[in-house]
Amino acid sequence: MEESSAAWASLNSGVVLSLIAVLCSMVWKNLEGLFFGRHFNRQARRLAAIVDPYLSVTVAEYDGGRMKQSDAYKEVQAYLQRASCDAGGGVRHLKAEPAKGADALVLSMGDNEEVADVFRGVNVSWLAYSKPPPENGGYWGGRHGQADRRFYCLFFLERDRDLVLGEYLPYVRRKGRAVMVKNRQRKLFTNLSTEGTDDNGWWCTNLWSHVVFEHPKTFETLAMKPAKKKEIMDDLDAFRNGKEYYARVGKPWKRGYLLYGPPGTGKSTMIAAMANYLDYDIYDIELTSVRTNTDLRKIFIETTNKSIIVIEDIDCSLDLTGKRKKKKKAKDADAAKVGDQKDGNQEEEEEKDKEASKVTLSGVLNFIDGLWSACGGERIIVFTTNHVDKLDPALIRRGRMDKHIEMSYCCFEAFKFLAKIYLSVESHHLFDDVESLLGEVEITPADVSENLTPKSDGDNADTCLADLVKELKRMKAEKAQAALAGGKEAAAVDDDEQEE
Ligand SMILES: Nc1ncnc2c1ncn2[C@@H]1O[C@H](COP(=O)(O)OP(=O)(O)OP(=O)(O)O)[C@@H](O)[C@H]1O
Ligand SMILES: [Mg+2]
Repeated sequence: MEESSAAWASLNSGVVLSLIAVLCSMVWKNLEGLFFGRHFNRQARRLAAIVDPYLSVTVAEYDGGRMKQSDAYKEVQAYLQRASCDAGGGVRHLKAEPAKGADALVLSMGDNEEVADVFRGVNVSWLAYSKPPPENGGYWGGRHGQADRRFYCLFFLERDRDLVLGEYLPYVRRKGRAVMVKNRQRKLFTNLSTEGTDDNGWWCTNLWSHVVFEHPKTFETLAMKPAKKKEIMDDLDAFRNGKEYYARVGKPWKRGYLLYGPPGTGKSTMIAAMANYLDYDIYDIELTSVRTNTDLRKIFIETTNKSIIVIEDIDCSLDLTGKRKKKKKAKDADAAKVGDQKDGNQEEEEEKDKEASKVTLSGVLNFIDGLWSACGGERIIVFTTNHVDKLDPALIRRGRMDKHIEMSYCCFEAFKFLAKIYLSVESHHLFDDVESLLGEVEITPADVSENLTPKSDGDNADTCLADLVKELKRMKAEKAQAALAGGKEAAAVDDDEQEE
């Protein structure tokens, strides 16, 4: 962005003239309304055009009834970051946000600041301003409460209209997007709503709270069968590059993954690896703290593109609703027996019940593939569960959960992978023992990793592998003992039945 002080001075005076002209035109308009006909309004416009040769384009943060921050606004904001920091840009008050890197800050222009820009020799000027929310202004009275409405206004000469509208504005959006990608810090969101300031320092109700996402797990350090890992990575690649495909077949650009398997088999770890691979944000939904289906929809709308929306332990989250109802029924039955007397505790519990989640299966189904789910696009939805058999088939059918991935106990291939990562060994005389024991007992990658982690300075590959073999033998003995006890119990039951 070049800077020209002469152009800047002329633009400044131009903006002042614009304001005068707007005032003139308002006076004219009122006069016209009171005394004259339409003809005079046209004259007033002509006069205003002579006094003020500047046109303007306003980019609003939220447009009309839109619930999401407008992309154009974010792109203009990002584009203007650099201009705002230029010494000659004329911006005196800047806003700062944390950026990539420990000490870095992203600076942008504050409210009521103006910045000049030059595009192919054409001078333009941007003004940042805000307006208070309307008194009873629909959506503004709701989600955003008292938040001001923010705008960027672009001023340019009428003779530059075609260049500015046809080329400069698309250029600003493109550049803005590039800046956003460069400054982007990946985030891990949780649906803990907070009153406070948003990313830009404005007061509002945030439906999501976030921290910077910095998980070290990648596919390079995730132990699983290589063929299965490649299949998942290929699937993610196809999704990431599938914009045109999804548009062509008329499907929303989203994909559902169901990760299932026992605890410690790497489901959460897989999500972190996916996010790192795709460079996406993660929205981790705690379903039990979402009160209603409508709230679920609202928090969905607030998610951004290029994100993974996660509901962990989906069976437990939905069961809670069921249990709550069951418990209440049982309690009501008890109350009926003792004469329907409500004590303080009961009232308190009923109050808690009211506050508890009322999200239903149909609410979740709608969330995954209802009409609202198509808003935005480029989103991956991941459910995890330890009990796939407990899930309602409707929830996990293809189309909702497109890819089902079983995360299983540690196989020999996964073990070798972990040994290489943790101990830097690719072969060892204890490998044979480990292989045969892994065929007999079920151990999670989490437990294998723990055994392969050196605990003291004296620990090395030999001691860690010996520890693992010892652990596997202990598990094998325990299994044999359990089988024996099970056998004896079954025999005892048989005897009892025969005696009867
Ligand atoms: N396949 C794997 N490769 C590498 N490390 C793994 C793998 N599986 C688990 N781990 C390690 O084990 C630990 C626990 O894994 P994780 O939390 O992903 O399990 P989970 O399947 O999500 O368990 P839960 O069902 O209890 O949530 C992690 O610290 C991770 O480093
Ligand atoms: Mg987990």
